[in-house]
Formats: sequence, C-alpha cells, structure tokens
Amino acid sequence: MTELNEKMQNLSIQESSNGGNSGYVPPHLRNGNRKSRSPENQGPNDFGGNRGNHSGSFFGFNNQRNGGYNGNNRGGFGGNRDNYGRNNFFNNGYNKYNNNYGNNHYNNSNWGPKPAFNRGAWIDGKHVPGKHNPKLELELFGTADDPKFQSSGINFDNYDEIPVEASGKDVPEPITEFTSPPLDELLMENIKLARFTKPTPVQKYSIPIISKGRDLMACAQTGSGKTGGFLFPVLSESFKNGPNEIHHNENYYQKKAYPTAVILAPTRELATQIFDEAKKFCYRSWVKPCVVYGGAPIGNQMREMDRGCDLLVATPGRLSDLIDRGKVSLSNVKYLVLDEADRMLDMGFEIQIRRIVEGSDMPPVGQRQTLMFSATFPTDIQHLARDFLGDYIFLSVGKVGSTSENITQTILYVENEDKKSALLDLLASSDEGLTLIFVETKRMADQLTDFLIMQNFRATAIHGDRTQSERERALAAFKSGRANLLVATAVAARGLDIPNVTHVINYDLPTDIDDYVHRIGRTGRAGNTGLATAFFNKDNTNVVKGLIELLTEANQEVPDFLRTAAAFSRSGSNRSKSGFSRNNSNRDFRNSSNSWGNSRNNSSRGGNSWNSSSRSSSFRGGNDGWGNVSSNTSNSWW
Ligand SMILES: Nc1ncnc2c1ncn2[C@@H]1O[C@H](COP(=O)(O)OP(=O)(O)OP(=O)(O)O)[C@@H](O)[C@H]1O
Repeated sequence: MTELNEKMQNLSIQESSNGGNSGYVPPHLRNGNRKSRSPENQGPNDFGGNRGNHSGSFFGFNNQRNGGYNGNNRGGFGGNRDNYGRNNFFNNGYNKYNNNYGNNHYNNSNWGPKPAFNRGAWIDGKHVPGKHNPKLELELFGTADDPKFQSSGINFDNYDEIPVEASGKDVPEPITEFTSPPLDELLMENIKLARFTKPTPVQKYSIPIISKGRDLMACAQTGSGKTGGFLFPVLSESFKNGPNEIHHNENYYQKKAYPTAVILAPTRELATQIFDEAKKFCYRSWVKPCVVYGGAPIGNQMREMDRGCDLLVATPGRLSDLIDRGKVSLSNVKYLVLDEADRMLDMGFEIQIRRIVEGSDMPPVGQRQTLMFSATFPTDIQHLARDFLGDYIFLSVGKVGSTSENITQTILYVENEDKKSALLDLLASSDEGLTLIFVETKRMADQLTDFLIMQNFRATAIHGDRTQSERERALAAFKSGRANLLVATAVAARGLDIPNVTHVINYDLPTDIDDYVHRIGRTGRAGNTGLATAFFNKDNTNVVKGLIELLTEANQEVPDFLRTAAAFSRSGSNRSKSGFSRNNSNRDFRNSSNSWGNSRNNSSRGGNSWNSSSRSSSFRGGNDGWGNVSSNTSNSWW
C-alpha cells in the first residue's frame, strides 16, 4: 500500500487530465395553472426561506448579493400559501369518490365526466375519457422547444443497438412501435402529446410482458425510459380493464384509499417526479394519481387522497404510516412497482418493504403483478427479490449495471487537498449547462456549496439534513437554471431526470460502484450526450476495479494511474454493494452456472444466512450521503 501511495503521490491532475410547517407547500400541490414567476421576476426572496442555519446554500449567495438574509424570505415562499389545497388540477373533476363514498365507487354515473372536466371515469364497465383541456395539456406536456421538458437527443436511435436479453418462461415478443392495440387508445394519445415517437428498448419488452400479466425484473441503463417502461403497460391495462371491485371495510368517519397500482421509490424527489410523469399519462383517464412522502404534512396528503387515489406513488415510510392510520388499504393492488428496486431492497429499506408487501392486506404473489426496475441489480438483491416475485421474466438491456455510452467519462487523479482548485478549473472550462457535483457527506455538501458561493458561483445544495422545502427549492432553482451548480449527496443519485444536466462531477467517489453508475446517469439521458468527471485518489481504491470494468465496457479511456492502482490494490474489488463481483451480477442469476440459489455461498456476506432479517448492515457503513439514513430502519430519512 505504501508503494501505491508513493506512486499516486507522483500523479497530478495535470498529468492525468490528458487522457412540517404550515408554510410548506409540497410541489405537487402547487398551482401549476397559476402564472409561474419567471426568473427575472423573482426577487431575492425566491431563493430565501432558509429557516435553519444552513450556511451552505444558494441562499447564502443571496445573502451576499442582497444585503443578507431576512425574514422576508418567508414571504417569498409563503406567498404560495394561498394556492394550497386549491391547486390540484384534478380537483375540478370533483371525483367519483367524494360522491360515492360508501357505495360502489365506480358505477355511479351522476358524477361522470362533465364538459369542463378533464378527468375520465369508469362507468358501467366502460372507460369514458374526460374532455380535452388545452391549458392543462400545455402545462403537462409543454411544447417541443420548452427547455423544462427533456427532449430526446441525437443518440436516441442508438438505444436500438443495445443487446437485450429476456429470460424466463414464455417471454412475449417485444413490440416495435407504439400502437393501439396493444396499447390503449387514450394512452396512445397521451404518448403522442408527450412527443414520444417510438418506444425505448426497455419499453418495447416491458409493455407486452406486463400486459400479459407477468412479473418482471427489468434492468436498463440510466435515462433509457424505465419510468415509461412500467407506467405505459400498467396504465394501458388499467384504462382497458378498469378498477378492481372495492371491498369496503372502512368506518363511516374515515375514507380509505384503495389504489390499483402502488409505485414505491426511495426518495421524495423521485416519488414526485414519477407522480408528475403519471399525471401526464393519466390525463383524461379514470386513473387518479397521488403521491405521498415524508417531510411534508401528512394531513394534506390524506385530504388529497380523499379526492381519489387509484395510482399511488410513495416513499415506504410515509406509506407505512398511512397504512397504520387506516388511510390506505392495499387489498385492491393489481400492480406493485419497485422503482430503483435494488435500492428498495437494500439495507435501510428492506424491512419496510417487507412490512408493506408482506405485512399489509396487499394480495400475495400470484394475485398481483410485481414489477422491479433499476439500472443496477446486484446478485444478492436478485436473490432477495425472489420473495416478492412469481414466475418472473428477467430483462436486461445491455449489461446489467453498465453505463451509457452517451456519457463521456473522465477520471482525474486529484489529492483531497487539491480537489477544490481542480473543481474550479473544471468549472472554468464548463459549458452553459447544469453541473451536478456529488460529495459523500452532508457536511461536505454544505462546505463545498459555501466555497462555491464565495467564488461567485450560483450553487445550491441538496442533502438529507435540509428540510423538505429547502430540498425542493434547491432542486427547483437548479432545474430552472437560477442555480447552475447543485452539490448533492447520494439523495440525488437515483432516478432524477433533469433536462440540461451536461456535467456530473464526482468530487468524492462513492464507496460502491453501482452508486457511481446511478450518479453519472443524471446526464446523458434520453439519447442526449453528457460528461462525467470523477476525482480519484488513494482513498478510492475500493472501487478501482469496478471503475476500470465500467470504463472498458462503455468504450471509455482508462487512465494509467487506475491500472496502476488496480495492480497494487488488494482490496480494490470490482464488487458492488452486495459484495459480489460485477461479473457475477451481469445477468439473470437463475441462468448462472454457479447458481446462488443452490449453493447459497455465504462467504462474502460474513457468514450471514440469506434470511433477510439477519443481513449484515456493513454494506452501508461509513459516511453515506443518504440523508438521515442509519442501519436502524425505523429511522425514516426520506
Ligand atoms: N419512448 C420515449 N421517447 C422519447 N423520450 C422518452 C421515451 N421514454 C422516456 N423518455 C424520456 O427519457 C428520459 C429518461 O427517462 P426515465 O427517467 O424513465 O429514465 P430511467 O431509465 O428511469 O432512468 P434512471 O435509471 O436514471 O431512473 C425522460 O425525460 C423521459 O421523458
């Protein structure tokens, strides 16, 4: 190791560079119909509202420029209050639930679609779509040149060249284009409104697989359309078949939601994003989407659910809470989706997922469809996932856990003490796009944001110690470009789809190579190109082999110092969080000659049995950036 240290000390960046407060308004309840304030119109208060002592924020930048933070900031944020509770664009459908509570929810036509209503209804066994609402259409789908909406990039067609492997019994033929049939006509209309002209590979396969009633574990690269991969078939089938008959067991005083589809996601921001996508594709249909997550007032979410909740997007902690309060029954669930499934079954979540799936009234395997999606699927998680799946199909688009070739990856050798100046150099040469900077700790996120603000950069931060409103405002500032730098912990690593993120910088590399895959996947999405730069030094030898493998797979340059580090590093495994070699995790484990299912070799798990309850928590040890996560799973961090 000393030798390695010495070798690394001789390397430099230059050499390597060759190569719950009443003021809080959750985003989904804000009035999109109202005129949004343009960046030019926004006063300093729009960046304000930093009620805590987070100095590391874009709000600090404001302080400098605008004479310091003052209480007025609250006015800027609190100004949204009047929208609260009135702004759900579905509420004009004054839906079937309100009227039919205690009766059959679905057969009473008194409250069916009315001329001004954009919501559809399921009436007498038929789907009656709601009327078009041009204003709402514009809000949901935007226009082709609206930078707020991700448009597919020049390399979109290249997705078709990625090899696809689907294993399991009787795999249905993939579709080649969006057509009706097999897709429902209303869904087709919404897909057109979204300007999606052809399905991505994961969608081509997942649509027929899910439509045929099969369970699915799907692995496809970041940014390749997995959200549509589950939303399209679930909604298409729901539009065609209507809701399940509801069996009431609620008391008179409390309404209960009986969603047909439940989508679980690991972070609040991702849940909100999936909900936003669901709103698009549910447009004019009987399916009313809802979102619930921690950090936001539960009362408001419960009231929103009272207006109808057919497709529920949730973070696990908040969903458990609502189940405990008798507010949600999962007895009607036909579709259970785990987005970022490997994360959802990882430490910190697994017990909660088991509680929801196995400990509630959710129909068991065989009576529901379980759909898992991620860009990474370590072998041990695949094993664990079997508990929730029936006779499933395993789908991999490209190699499991691989990175997109749309992302140009550069690894620079940078000592810790040189990172700040290396970052400034990088930023000085950056283009106009948005840059996402990942660090390992919340503290570092604050420190680095402060530093960047001091250097007159428009930076903000997102991490688990910030309040939900702070997190949302940071993300909104970043998305709008008001802050073009977002310093983030792993809380922003997965799933977030932010148009115009052109550069991801791993200021600190993660300890798990799969996390690297997700982080850099915030750029180079939907066929667009992007840059990913990582600072590597002797602290990162644990990911060196995985890194080399990823770079090689994606036809990227592998710098010499990485090979040197790999040669000298004994511990430098190419293992993902699961502790397994990436080589072992690149396919359906059922096809592996050394089937874990039979041998159950526990050696790399410290002798633990596969029994989930005894899983070691060591894999998430150290300074993980996941908000308030701890190995104590009752400690909700989302
Ligand atoms: N068929 C399609 N045509 C054009 N664009 C699409 C299509 N399907 C999805 N997209 C767009 O591609 C982008 C990435 O999709 P999505 O967020 O579903 O990726 P993902 O595979 O879930 O990524 P991640 O692994 O990061 O969660 C989104 O902006 C989405 O609107």
